[in-house]
Amino acid sequence: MNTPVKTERWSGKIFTGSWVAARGGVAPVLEAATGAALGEVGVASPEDVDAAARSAQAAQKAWAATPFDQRAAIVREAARLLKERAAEFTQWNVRECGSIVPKGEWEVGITHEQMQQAAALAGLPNGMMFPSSVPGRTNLWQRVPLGVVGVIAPWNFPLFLAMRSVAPALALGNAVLLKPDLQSAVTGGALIARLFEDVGLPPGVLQVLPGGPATGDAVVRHPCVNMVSFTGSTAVGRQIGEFCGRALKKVALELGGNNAMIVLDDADLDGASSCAAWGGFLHQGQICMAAGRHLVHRSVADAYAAKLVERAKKLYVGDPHAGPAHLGPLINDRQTERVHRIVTESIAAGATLLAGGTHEGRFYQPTVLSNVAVDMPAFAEEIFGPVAPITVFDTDEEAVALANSSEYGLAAAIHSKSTARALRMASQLKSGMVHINDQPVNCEPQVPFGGMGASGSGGRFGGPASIDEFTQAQWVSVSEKAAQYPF
Ligand SMILES: NC(=O)C1=CN([C@@H]2O[C@H](COP(=O)(O)OP(=O)(O)OC[C@H]3O[C@@H](n4cnc5c(N)ncnc54)[C@H](O)[C@@H]3O)[C@@H](O)[C@H]2O)C=CC1
Ligand SMILES: O=Cc1ccc(S(=O)(=O)O)cc1
Repeated sequence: MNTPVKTERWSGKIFTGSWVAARGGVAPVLEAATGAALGEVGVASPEDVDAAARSAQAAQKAWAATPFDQRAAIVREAARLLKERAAEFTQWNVRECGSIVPKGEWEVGITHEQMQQAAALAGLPNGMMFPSSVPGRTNLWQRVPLGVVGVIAPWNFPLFLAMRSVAPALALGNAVLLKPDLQSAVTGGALIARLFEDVGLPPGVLQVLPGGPATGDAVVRHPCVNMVSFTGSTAVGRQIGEFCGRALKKVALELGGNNAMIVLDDADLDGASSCAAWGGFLHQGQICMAAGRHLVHRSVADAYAAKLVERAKKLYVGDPHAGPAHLGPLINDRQTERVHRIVTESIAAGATLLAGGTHEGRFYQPTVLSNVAVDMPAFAEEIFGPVAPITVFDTDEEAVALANSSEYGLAAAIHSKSTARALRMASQLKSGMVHINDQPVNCEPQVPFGGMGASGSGGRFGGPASIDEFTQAQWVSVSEKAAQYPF
């Protein structure tokens, strides 16, 4: 793939059950590392969204009535095809999103696993029976589909973060409008549409509508869209949440994080520094669960910093399409400028630069900062770059207070040789996910995933939680004969 792709069926199109020209025109597909044009996708206009939402609403009725095993079989077959096409997905993930090859391969693997589990949801018990105080009456309480689910996905893990909503929503009988980010519209959009097209999903049940904020906004506001599942920034999530609150529309928001990696005085520092490098620098730190604040006991802070610096300096940053690299490019120039601003402002405010702090274009060196205080941007802001800011503490209580001082509450890690001490601390953290003797970037699709505070709206993805997210409850009572009332 060295010349722009024009021959693919998705080229310059959107997917509405077939590939059609978009009224919003086309957008280039750009290589994150070089800026080279790789192809083009269609941009869905608000009129396209309107037509898609209406046809999705119509298609959903027959899809919900399709026997559960047939719905599950389609999702399972799409998962099988994903595995067959793993190399193609990974290649696009590398070029379009700046992922290193192992990250792209890992994303295919976890998405495959997640799709298998989503397919299985369709066959789980879908309700309960409750006793009735009325003689001769039976109370059924059942989960039914929502209708049309709008999925708005980001560019950092575009395949997985789209599919963790798309697959369970489809398996449970909903239609889906997927709006990928334009920076990942092939990996997280066109290739997903093609998977489901090729396994025979009925037309209209999944539609893929690439675009920017205007397209996303049209999906959120459309009256035929019954639920919005959004993964992205807290700023945009708040806007979507506000609208959905007013419109009384179900919404799932998975937002940012500024995740604490806490290292206690009795930690294994070799293990902790390995976790820190992985959790801080993987995918250039562009992960909401990334270790964004390293809170380290004063007595081990110098040793921890030295070990982390040693690891950081061994990492190779380069174009992952050109050859093996540990870190690829940041997604765009705006994000690069933002990361560098946070680093330089923090140094100007008194932080010590121990490694990195420089970049060539979008290639940012893994960076370690010590003496980071709570009022510096490197502590206070979600960086979304390969930066490890270290802040010291003296007591467990202080560590908990520092960790909880962020409005976010997505993920955290605690390193200690005492499981009891770490568990005690975990229960005091305002964090949706806590990993003891590991790092915060963890995801197992069978375990409900999600954040507290400004990291989300409280819903969870994965395992049985996906049933709660992508269905709604209905009470049906059945009486043996017509009830008689006083009038
Ligand atoms: N939770 C996560 O996985 C992610 C979090 N982020 C955070 O967001 C920051 C900025 O990244 P962006 O790509 O600008 O995130 P973003 O929140 O602007 O974009 C995420 C998705 O929302 C769509 N979108 C943007 N504005 C919208 C609107 N008004 N209505 C509906 N949809 C809209 C985008 O097109 C994209 O598909 C990052 O620095 C990071 O802090 C970014 C990507 C993923
Ligand atoms: O496991 C994959 C995964 C899950 C979530 C995120 S993010 O925190 O939303 O960035 C990334 C990858």
